[in-house]
Amino acid sequence: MDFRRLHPLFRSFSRPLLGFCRWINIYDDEMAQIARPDWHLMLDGRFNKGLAFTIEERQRLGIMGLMPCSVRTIEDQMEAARANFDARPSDISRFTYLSAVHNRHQRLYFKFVRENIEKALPIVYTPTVGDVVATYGLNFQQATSLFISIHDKGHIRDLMHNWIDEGVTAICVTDGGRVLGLGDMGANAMGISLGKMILYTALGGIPPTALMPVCLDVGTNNQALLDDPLYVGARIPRVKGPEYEELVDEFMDTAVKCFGHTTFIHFEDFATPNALKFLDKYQYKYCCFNDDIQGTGATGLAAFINVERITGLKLEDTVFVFVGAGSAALGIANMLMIELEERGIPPEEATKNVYLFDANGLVTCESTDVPDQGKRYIKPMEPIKELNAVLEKLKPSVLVGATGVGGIFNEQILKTMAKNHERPAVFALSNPTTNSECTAEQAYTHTEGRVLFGSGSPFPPVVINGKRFTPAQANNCLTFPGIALAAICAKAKYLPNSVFSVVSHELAKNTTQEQLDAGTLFPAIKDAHEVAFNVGVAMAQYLFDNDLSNIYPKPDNVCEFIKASLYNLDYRNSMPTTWPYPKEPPRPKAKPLPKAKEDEAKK
Ligand SMILES: O=C([O-])CC(=O)C(=O)O
Ligand SMILES: [Mg+2]
Repeated sequence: MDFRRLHPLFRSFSRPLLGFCRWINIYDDEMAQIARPDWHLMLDGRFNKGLAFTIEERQRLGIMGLMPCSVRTIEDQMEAARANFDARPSDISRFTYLSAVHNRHQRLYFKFVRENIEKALPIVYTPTVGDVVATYGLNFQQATSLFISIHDKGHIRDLMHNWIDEGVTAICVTDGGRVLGLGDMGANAMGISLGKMILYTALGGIPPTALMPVCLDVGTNNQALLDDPLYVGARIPRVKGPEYEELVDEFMDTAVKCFGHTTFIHFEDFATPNALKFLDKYQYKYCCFNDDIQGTGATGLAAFINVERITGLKLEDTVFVFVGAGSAALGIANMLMIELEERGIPPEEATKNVYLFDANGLVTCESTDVPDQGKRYIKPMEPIKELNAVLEKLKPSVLVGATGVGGIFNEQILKTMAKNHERPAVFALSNPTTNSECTAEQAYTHTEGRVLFGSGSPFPPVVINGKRFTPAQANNCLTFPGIALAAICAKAKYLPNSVFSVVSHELAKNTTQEQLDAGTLFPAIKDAHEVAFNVGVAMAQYLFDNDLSNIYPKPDNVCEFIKASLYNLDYRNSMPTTWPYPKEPPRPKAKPLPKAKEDEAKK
């Protein structure tokens, strides 16, 4: 029962009632809560302020004495959090510390992550989130997310009704089919849904109460997880075919029935065939988005636009080799096609310089298992199995790695890129760090510092011959928070691909000339919140201008409109009201009647 909703009249009787119950010996814990209905606010991370509750608030809430008498400002609390974070001996323990803060004290958590984003991002997101996913069962403490298992088929609505916040406007859903470069992670994938939604608030400024991370637990084919006694998911082989697809259909249908047809539904880390299939099926039916295809696609195109700004070589004249033919490679290649089409290049011309290289070698007419979305890049040429031989033959100036295979861009590959071009561009997009195709250090070292480099996971700056290089993090975290912000604020109807072109151009524009001159392809992570806001405004403007929004009339000033919706990281002056009606103002006293009239009235 939610005691916040009790009528205040009832609450005012609660203390004498409690005394009476004690006297007749029927006092219990539940009654204690009735007597102090606001006490639980201290236990609810959405409202708790810890030592920042003022003395007046403590008195009002009946929590005086339940904490030491000091009153801290949020800055004092940030200081304490920083000291605690720095004192932890490992990344995973820093993650565990921050999760505890998240559970008990959300506003402080988000302020900490936002204001310390350079050191917090690698903890709440890639690469540490990879370890979090791998050890999810071992470290499980509390679920702040919704698990829907295959056994819940037909009853998803009941589960959604159990969700604590009613105003959900965005959902991040995974089925754990392919998490980062780690493969099938089953129900452990909840770690990635949560990590993405943390960035919705920390970077996108979207209120956390509007967010629902979801894991569709349909079993796993990961034998190590099935054998792990601490695994928390369904111990069955991954369900495929109609049963699986019906579950996803039911999930989509129920989500919009429970939370409204403009609910933004973000697909994350589904295995490539499923990711492609569901995007195709739902893109124009729901307000949905696939981060691995469209978020990574928009990020990749922004990188290419900046490579073009640096080298002067037009994208239409650039040779691209994509290594890996999964969601990321196909998503980026697709965004490149959209860009070239917008520049008036006919489709046959646009695909001419774009090559795919998968686990079986260069994708040619002899290749099998090429997904439909990759078929247009098939080349009528002799198959080549060796990546270096492909680079020698085709001489690409842009090499994109989205394979999940750590170290595949070895010294020879990087040296070939450097031999063929003055400023080769190399992207090692796979996550976490151990799955990265090469490290930043390897990329700069083997190209004499000439490479334009981007990586999915962060790498520290590299110094070669006294020159310092700052590698850019080419991760979809530079796009999805802004995309979500725009879709939610503008109540998008659906998201056609043209939306993501706008996102790419805005992201590219947010990279300064100074950064480009230093060979850095993206804005710095410390500015990621500002970037998310700018991306959100540009995309929302596009949605409003192209009849893709459900908001009428369109706001006069989109920037101010979005600003007004952002989550405030500072404490409010007073506690949220525990009863939905404001306190009535004191009633004015009745004016005394003039004497004569009073006498009249008596008569
Ligand atoms: O989560 C990340 O860091 C980027 C991403 O979507 C993936 O690698 O699947
Ligand atoms: Mg992903």
